[in-house]
Amino acid sequence: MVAIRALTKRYGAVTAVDGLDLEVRRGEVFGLLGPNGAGKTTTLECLEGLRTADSGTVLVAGLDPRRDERELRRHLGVQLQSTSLPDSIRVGEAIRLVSAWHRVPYKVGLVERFTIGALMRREYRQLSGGQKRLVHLVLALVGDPELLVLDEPTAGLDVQGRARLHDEIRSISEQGVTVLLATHDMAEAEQLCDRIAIIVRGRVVVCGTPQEVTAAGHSETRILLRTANGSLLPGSDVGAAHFVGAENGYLEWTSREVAEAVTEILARVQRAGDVVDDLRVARPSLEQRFLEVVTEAQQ
Ligand SMILES: Nc1ncnc2c1ncn2[C@@H]1O[C@H](COP(=O)(O)OP(=O)(O)OP(=O)(O)O)[C@@H](O)[C@H]1O
Repeated sequence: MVAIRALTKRYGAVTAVDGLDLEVRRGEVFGLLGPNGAGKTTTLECLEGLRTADSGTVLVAGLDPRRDERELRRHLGVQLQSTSLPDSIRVGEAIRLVSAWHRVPYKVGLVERFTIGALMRREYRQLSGGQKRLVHLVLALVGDPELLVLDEPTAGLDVQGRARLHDEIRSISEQGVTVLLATHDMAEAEQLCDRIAIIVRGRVVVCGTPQEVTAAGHSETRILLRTANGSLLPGSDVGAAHFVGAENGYLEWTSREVAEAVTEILARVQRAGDVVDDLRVARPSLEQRFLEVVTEAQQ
């Protein structure tokens, strides 16, 4: 759906995107992660046709966003920034306007599906942050896009608003729409994305499923155990589990072979005639891996 090769974009002396390669497959939810100023928005703007690359190629559904702008309109749905709509425009007017721009009829079904009927006569400025995001999503879907591009879709939303938007994005994806989103929210990337790319200084430094990216890190899984009788003496490695320490009644190990390590620990507990009181397995998080990757790439 998206093929970007050696994309470079400069703003004066600043190289925002520096030879970036990226491929987004049809039907997937793809997440762009990266620190502030890494070049995520610039990359999205190049594929939306809003910016011209200095070099490299960008293809969206086989089209060049600058050359084939009109044709691309039929394939692409872009979520507006909050400053893109005039304050006094009514939600219904905005939907009509965007429908006319796409040359498609006003879609009552879309309004019903997102249950925003009550907002139709409200002015944009009267909407809450969550309502604005929802309206932006509806506007991005008006043209029935094959590719939906979202830049930080849930930034600043409360837990409920974020969960609602996640559900909507999942259901959009289930209907076959490819979703490309930029986010700073690691949990969002883990929960929503089939694949992610971490961008640092205008380049993709890591790409894969969230599980692959996390598993490739240096961190090991933590295993914490509390038993009824405290039968396992502190200080011992158990099979594939490396003993770390004891705290608040818990023994802690780290391991890369989690299933093997836990099985061995539980077998020891049983042999000692003890009973498991609590067992916690904390896998390395995407956030930990993200920090590792960004720190390494910035050195
Ligand atoms: N219009 C512009 N004029 C000049 N420099 C810009 C412009 N837009 C972005 N930049 C610079 O380009 C670099 C990349 O910015 P970009 O907005 O693409 O990053 P980002 O990854 O989206 O960042 P954030 O996570 O903070 O939104 C930054 O150094 C930024 O200051």
